[in-house]
Amino acid sequence: MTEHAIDWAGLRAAALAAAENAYAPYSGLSVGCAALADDGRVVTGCNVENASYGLTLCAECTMIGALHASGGGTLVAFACVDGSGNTLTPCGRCRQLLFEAAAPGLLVDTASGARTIDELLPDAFGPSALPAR
Ligand SMILES: O=c1ccn([C@H]2C[C@H](O)[C@@H](CO)O2)c(=O)[nH]1
Ligand SMILES: [Zn+2]
Repeated sequence: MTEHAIDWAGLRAAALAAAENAYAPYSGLSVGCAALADDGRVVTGCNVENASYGLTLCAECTMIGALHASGGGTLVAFACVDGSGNTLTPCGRCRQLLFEAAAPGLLVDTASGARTIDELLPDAFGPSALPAR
């Protein structure tokens, strides 16, 4: 799929709608994200905080759960926004989560344009580093 075929405005809108469902009483930062899967469906996530702060789930984490719960697949394009619609780029842990679910060349929306997952997480640790079993 070529970049011009990706409906970035639609992905950002889906991410913003997901941010409405964020549970972020501790940080006050609502986050929503959305990704286009290789079969054309759009999966979304929102951050879910916890009174035990370190247990917080980033929006990307719940989105990856939704990807698998709705049938799996790989991700072609990804966008993340705060509750005001400002573009956010994923934290380090979420880059790793996205890497494992990425279709080749996964595009990630950033404030400076779309970047590939390989640009955002160069020399990534991944499944190929594990011993054969
Ligand atoms: O990539 C990120 C980075 C942060 N957050 C959330 C976690 C926490 O609830 C809030 C503040 O860090 O933002 C995400 O959802 N995704
Ligand atoms: Zn994160």
